[in-house]
Amino acid sequence: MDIPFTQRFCLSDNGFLPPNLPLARLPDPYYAPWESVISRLPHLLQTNSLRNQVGQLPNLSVHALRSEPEWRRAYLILAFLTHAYIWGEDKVKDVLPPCIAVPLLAVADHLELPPVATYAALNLWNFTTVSDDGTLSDTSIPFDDLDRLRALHTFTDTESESWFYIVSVAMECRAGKILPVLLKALDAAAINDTPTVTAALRQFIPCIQEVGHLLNRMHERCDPSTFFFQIRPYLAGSKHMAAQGLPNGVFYDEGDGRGEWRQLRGGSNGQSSLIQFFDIVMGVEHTSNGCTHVPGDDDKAEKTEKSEDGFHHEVRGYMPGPHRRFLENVAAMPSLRDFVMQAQSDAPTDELQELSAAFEDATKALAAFRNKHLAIVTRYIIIPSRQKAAREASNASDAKTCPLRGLAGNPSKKDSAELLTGTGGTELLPFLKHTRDETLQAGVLTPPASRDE
Ligand code: HEM
Repeated sequence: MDIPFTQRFCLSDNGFLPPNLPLARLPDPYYAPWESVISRLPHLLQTNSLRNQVGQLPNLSVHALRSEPEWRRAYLILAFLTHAYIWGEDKVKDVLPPCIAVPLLAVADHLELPPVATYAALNLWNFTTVSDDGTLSDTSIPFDDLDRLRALHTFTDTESESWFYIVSVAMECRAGKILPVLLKALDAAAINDTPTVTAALRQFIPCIQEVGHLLNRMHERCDPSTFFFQIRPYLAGSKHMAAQGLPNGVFYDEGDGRGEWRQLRGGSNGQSSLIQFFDIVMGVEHTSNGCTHVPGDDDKAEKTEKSEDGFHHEVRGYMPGPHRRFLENVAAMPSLRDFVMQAQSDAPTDELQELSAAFEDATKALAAFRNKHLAIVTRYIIIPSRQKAAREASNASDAKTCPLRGLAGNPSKKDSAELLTGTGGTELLPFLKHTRDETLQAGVLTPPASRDE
């Protein structure tokens, strides 16, 4: 696999991150009004004046965006403003005004992304580096030096939020080094070069362990309560959000009577191309659609659907176009699992045994990464959501003495179960356990015994 192959899909030495630091400001003064609002975003949100400021924005067009980094920065700004506008004050807003909707639709179209805050806006293109003396944008600092990364923008101006975004940046960068190794392994598999495939799998294991170590560092500076109660509400999308006041999604008002209702997932690390790349190379198949089910309707909860309808397939639509096409290209090649299974049918040799052992260990390492992620989700979502449900239940029982509050106050079983969904509306723990088990399943190399035997 040659270097231009990865460049064609906008990959860099940093993997799915850009080769250089994302722009911290749009250079053309024409965009000063956008820069002015985004630079004050947390303050405007704290003072409930963001919608008022957006109301004063001129209708700017995208004609003055010149380079890809500029398009990305424009997307980041408008995606942040969109979520701030929708969720930023007590009452949710279901109409996005033309001054945001029109340019956002144009930049999203250019980048082949949906017009919402995706992982690309929040993480991939939203960071800078800080040197020891406090200088920003120090280009000598590698993007996996977590202690010297900062998010360019947050909703809350909290360290927790910045850390939440940049942990992913460091992980993407650290794993970027293994991308060419795995691509070479796919090439090697095509010409039956078993030692190269085995060596690549052996290299993959410490890499995914290091990435898991970075993921575990989430606990250092991202506080679970701050994440759950302050940050996460801003990341919510407009899909499955009827209970939160968006029964039809959000209307993107394009002015002059034009516009469209849209229902889109919120921003999620699940939109990272990296883990999907590992799955594709390893031949891990995901079948779960992770959909929210109506509590009590357990048949639907158990039901899994074909991967084309599933979560992993759907979120590819939330990745930048070139990254999505990269995954599609890699998925069109036989996976390393296909190669290992094929090799199983040959006479066993030491070389083949080493290959199988390396493959099994690699899938176990990927499953171990998913276990770490499960622990994170439990700490950052499941536990705080249960605390919230318990608090609401106790408020509701207090309210029984008050006939008026009692009418609306009792959180139903449905309400508390819905708290345990992802930002994109996925039913969390069963879904994440399923993805972990599917990873382990890929490492089971014995063909299923025939029924006749
Ligand atoms: C506080 C930190 C984190 C929380 C609370 C969290 C939460 C979640 C949630 C709720 C989902 C379900 C899908 C959805 O609703 O969109 C999910 C999926 C996922 N997350 Fe995270 N996440 C965190 C950090 C990360 C990081 C840093 C990564 C690495 C890039 C990551 C990778 C994934 C992946 C790949 C999925 C898809 C499921 C899978 O393939 O196993 N997450 N996460």
